Amino acid sequence: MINLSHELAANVITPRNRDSFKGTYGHVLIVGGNANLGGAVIMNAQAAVQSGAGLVTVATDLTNKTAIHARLPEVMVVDYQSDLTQTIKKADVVLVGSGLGEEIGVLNQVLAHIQPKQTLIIDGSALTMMAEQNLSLPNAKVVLTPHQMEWQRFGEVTIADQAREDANWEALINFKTEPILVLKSSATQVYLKDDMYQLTVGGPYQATGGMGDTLAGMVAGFAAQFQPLGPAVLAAVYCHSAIAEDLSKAAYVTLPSTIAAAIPAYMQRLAQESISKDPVDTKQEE
Ligand SMILES: NC(=O)C1=CN([C@@H]2O[C@H](COP(=O)(O)OP(=O)(O)OC[C@H]3O[C@@H](n4cnc5c(N)ncnc54)[C@H](O)[C@@H]3O)[C@@H](O)[C@H]2O)[C@@H](O)CC1
Ligand SMILES: Nc1ncnc2c1ncn2[C@@H]1O[C@H](COP(=O)(O)OP(=O)(O)O)[C@@H](O)[C@H]1O
Ligand SMILES: [Mg+2]
Repeated sequence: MINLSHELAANVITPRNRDSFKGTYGHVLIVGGNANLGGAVIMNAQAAVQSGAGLVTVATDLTNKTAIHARLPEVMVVDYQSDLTQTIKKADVVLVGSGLGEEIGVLNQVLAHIQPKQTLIIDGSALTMMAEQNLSLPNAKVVLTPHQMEWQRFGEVTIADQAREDANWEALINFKTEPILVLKSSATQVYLKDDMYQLTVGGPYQATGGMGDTLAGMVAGFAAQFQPLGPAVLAAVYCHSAIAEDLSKAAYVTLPSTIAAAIPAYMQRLAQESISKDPVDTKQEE
């Protein structure tokens, strides 16, 4: 077990290359938000944009289009019922499931068209539908972001057993494509290759709807611009809760949109640290 540390995130978030453009920082496609749950994709997208993804497209129920554009002019919007296949082709990272409800046809399109070189983050309703329909993971670089109930449904590990690292590894071995697992709770764990990483920042001020949608958007934004994928996911998980912990010094609850708004300043602090630090120091624990 390894603690998710500030150093680990600072090693991922380095200053940007002057000679770069939006294409350098990846194209995120967010697929979710049925007619009642459009807020979920707004929170995904706000987090992905504020994390620095080069381009962000939302494929959603079209009733959400005006609200998304009003909140996030940086984001492109397409109809998930008609424009999904060609939009998936243009993406580096696809995030599916937040607020998707029971739109199984949309989920099936994503699973059928995702390519092995693409990163696929599977969240929320997508995990619940995959469990109900017994769907397999596609051949892609997969990141799963379940909360405890979603992991009980999809990984078939009871919430009580999820405290046991070996029970979660046993469930992960059944998946052929070696997904990264972000198992969210008040003590979030990340399973990556042969290691389990434990989150030690964050707290109950985060217990509000949309907090996971924001995390999923951050994971997508970080995965789009920082390679390799594993450390990018770890850095996103750490920063999401570290920002919340910072905000909680002056706030009883830390709203998802407030966390998202604080991402660029937090990332800039980490990027500045990564230049001022001696390379030997960055390897030491906090
Ligand atoms: N504004 C929005 O549009 C929002 C949309 N949301 C979307 O709504 C869909 C349904 O998600 P829900 O998670 O609400 O519903 P679920 O039915 O998937 O999960 C909630 C159930 O899990 C149980 N549970 C046990 N341990 C838990 C844990 N550690 N964290 C959370 N729940 C735990 C709860 O008691 C509850 O019975 C998802 O697609 C999600 O992305 C939510 O994010 C809320 C906000
Ligand atoms: N008591 C808590 N302490 C720390 N983190 C918490 C706590 N409660 C919730 N969280 C975090 O909030 C997020 C909730 O995710 P999720 O349930 O998927 O939210 P939603 O689907 O509403 O967006 C996770 O990242 C989880 O770790
Ligand atoms: Mg969720």
